[in-house]
Amino acid sequence: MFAQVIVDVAAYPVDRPFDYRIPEKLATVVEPGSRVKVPFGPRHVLGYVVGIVSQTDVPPNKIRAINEVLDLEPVINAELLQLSKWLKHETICFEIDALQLMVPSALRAKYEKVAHMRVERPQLDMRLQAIFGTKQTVDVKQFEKAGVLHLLKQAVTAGAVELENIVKQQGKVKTIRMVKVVEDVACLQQIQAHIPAKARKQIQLIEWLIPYAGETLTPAFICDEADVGTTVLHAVLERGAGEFVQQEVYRDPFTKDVAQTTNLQLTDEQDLALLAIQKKLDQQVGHTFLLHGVTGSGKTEIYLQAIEQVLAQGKQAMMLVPEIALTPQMTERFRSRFGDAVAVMHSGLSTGEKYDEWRKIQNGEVQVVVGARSAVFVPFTNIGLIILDEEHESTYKQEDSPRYHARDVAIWRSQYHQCPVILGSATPSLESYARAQKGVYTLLTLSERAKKQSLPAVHVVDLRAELATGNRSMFSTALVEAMRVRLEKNEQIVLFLNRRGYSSFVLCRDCGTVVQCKNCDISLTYHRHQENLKCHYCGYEEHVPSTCPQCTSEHIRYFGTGTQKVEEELHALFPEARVLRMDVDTTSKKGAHEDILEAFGNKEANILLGTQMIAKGLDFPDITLVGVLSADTSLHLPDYRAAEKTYQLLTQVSGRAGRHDKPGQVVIQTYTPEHYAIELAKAQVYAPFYTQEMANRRRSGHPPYYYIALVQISHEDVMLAADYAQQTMYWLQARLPHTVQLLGPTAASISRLQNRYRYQCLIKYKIEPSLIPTLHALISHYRAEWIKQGVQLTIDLDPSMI
Ligand SMILES: Nc1ncnc2c1ncn2[C@@H]1O[C@H](COP(=O)(O)OP(=O)(O)OP(=O)(O)O)[C@@H](O)[C@H]1O
Ligand SMILES: [Zn+2]
Ligand SMILES: [Zn+2]
Repeated sequence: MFAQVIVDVAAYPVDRPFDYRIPEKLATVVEPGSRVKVPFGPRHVLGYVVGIVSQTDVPPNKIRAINEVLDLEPVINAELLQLSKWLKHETICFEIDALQLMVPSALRAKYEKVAHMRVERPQLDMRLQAIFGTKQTVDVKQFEKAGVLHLLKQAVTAGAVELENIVKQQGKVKTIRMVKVVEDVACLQQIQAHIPAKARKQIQLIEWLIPYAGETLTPAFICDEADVGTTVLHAVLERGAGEFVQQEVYRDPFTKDVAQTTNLQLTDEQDLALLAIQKKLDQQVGHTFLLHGVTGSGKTEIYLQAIEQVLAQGKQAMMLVPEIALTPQMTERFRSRFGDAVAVMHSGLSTGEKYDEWRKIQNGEVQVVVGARSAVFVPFTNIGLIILDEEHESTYKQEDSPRYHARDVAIWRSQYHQCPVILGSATPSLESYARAQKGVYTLLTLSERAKKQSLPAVHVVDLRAELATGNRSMFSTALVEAMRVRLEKNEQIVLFLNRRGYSSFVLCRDCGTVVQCKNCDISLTYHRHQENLKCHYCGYEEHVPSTCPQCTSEHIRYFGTGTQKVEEELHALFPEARVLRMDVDTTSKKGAHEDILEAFGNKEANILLGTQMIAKGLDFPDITLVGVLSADTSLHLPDYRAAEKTYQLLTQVSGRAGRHDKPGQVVIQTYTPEHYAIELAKAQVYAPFYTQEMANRRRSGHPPYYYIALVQISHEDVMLAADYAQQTMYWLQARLPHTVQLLGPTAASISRLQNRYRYQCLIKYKIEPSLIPTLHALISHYRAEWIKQGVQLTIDLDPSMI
């Protein structure tokens, strides 16, 4: 028998299965989905078995055998093997990269280079001898640390030392030492009879152990409860009353206990939505719902009650949330309802914790997973429901290969398992809402907040007018006044600094104008070095104007502020206010998010100042004011989704105010109050925004009317990068039908990254079955030459940022 193995080497020439002979003794162990160690060229690498066949084209004298199987049970099941094939095809990635998504990082290969001594010790250089010590084999890192790599290399050339790559089996299972008491009570009694009377404590311990015959207990428990010391325990075990055993345990990612909660009485709207979902749960069909509920409408309660039914059917449920900022509050709500049936999966966990959560899922010990994007791949085998909360969030799209969208994967799995998917949001993505309009998804609507509270009152402050009155600070008079009132009443304030991505633009502070591309409907990006403005869609560029093209003001300049600067100004304004800052700087430490939110929840601060991280998910009763320092930043991103993202952000962050009993207020500061995204976020209505934005997309030929694919070429040499991008463009032009539009090549929005120049071509198309095959063909046509020339290519179908 032969195993088809995808090896752990991400490169085009090896992106296919290789055949290996399965040695006799492993015949029953190797299965599709097993990890194996195989020889590959001169090395050993890890690989995944993707198939077992009885014949191979590899000649008998060439075929090599599997060295080792790393798992007794396959780590990737049949469904996930099929899913990785689909990902490879749809997202155009290496199969190995797709397979790696299916296992926790602890099970991915780690390689270690070791040096073997091949001669008698005295024949080696003294310094090498010192490092080998008494050992024959030593990690190469030791030589590196000692600064003698050059000596090691000489020894290797001379044949005195041999180097080897070792595949490290990671995924350490945590064990603890336990005591297993013998099963036979008579045996215990016999031991007791033989203990000398003066060893009173030992007799006492045996007495205590008798009711526990056959059980496994922790040493601490025994010593505490039986009131004996460890020496007594050891003595009794020596006499044969039991033995020490190692028992596997899970690392516990939960630091707090949570109180149990029960179902809330649903509102009529919640009830209707839940009924529709329950109907599909009963029918057991793959079906997608879009749950559009205003902020604070109680979407989570619907998720919880739907999951309850899934569990009652004996099935499993997946709850995806966009990022870790959301997870602590969210997991708590889930654990308070489903207790130990819940596993969590997010980037805040250690490798070991992630591995343990994954094993609980693999072993069928939990039925609910709450997790970020990658949790969409958990190895549940009987899925009853998949939920994507905040479905519009761009973090659901992975930016590196495999460039998948969790929504697509969720829907694929729902088809496989014939179960419903719920996409939930207060501000659905245009794509999803359009699908719901067409009837591809079923739309469920919650138009009111759960406790019938009104949505907060929103005030828009025109920063141009503010400037005209001589106020040059980041805080408008209205915002300062609103904050003063909250601080007096000891209510809480959320201040949101809208900073997204790396982009910057040039804005006129008098009239709010941001220079746009003449060809595309997007803002031009400011490049400090050349002092010019560029369009990353079509390549148009111009010099930074010295006066505003609209109003001829000279107050036209680069725009952007950091949270730190805001904090300083805040202290100057309100020296007595306690401020918590939440941004990338203050949250880099593990658990920092959680700590900041907890402190704010405990009212240890009056003001929470932060970036995108604080826009969603917060549910605190005392937040009555939300201030948006500048709505413009995201509005002028060089991105066709800029207006949509701004609308979503403003609506989400506004939704943090007044969720409970106290009414909320929102102050949005902007240089462009007349922009529809801001006006409609102020009005807090979705449908008009959708209509207007769809009209714009149709006019400018952007998604969801067209699909977009992005082909990026990079090289250290700027001319070569441009040349190859041009070549790629010609090649595609010659093969794709005329209905497909090709734009570019242009410099990418980050035109140079890690010393590589990046050029891109944009492909716009309707439905084009030939596109993916053509892109695959492009790769096979050029790959040999590209590898030789050091060209790198990435393809992103449906890029979230261009
Ligand atoms: N039927 C109900 N009766 C009473 N309170 C409810 C009900 N449903 C939800 N709530 C409460 O209303 C508040 C808002 O609910 P939830 O956080 O689920 O809203 P959401 O729709 O997810 O909001 P967002 O999109 O803004 O995060 C919560 O405090 C929740 O406990
Ligand atoms: Zn102007
Ligand atoms: Zn343009």
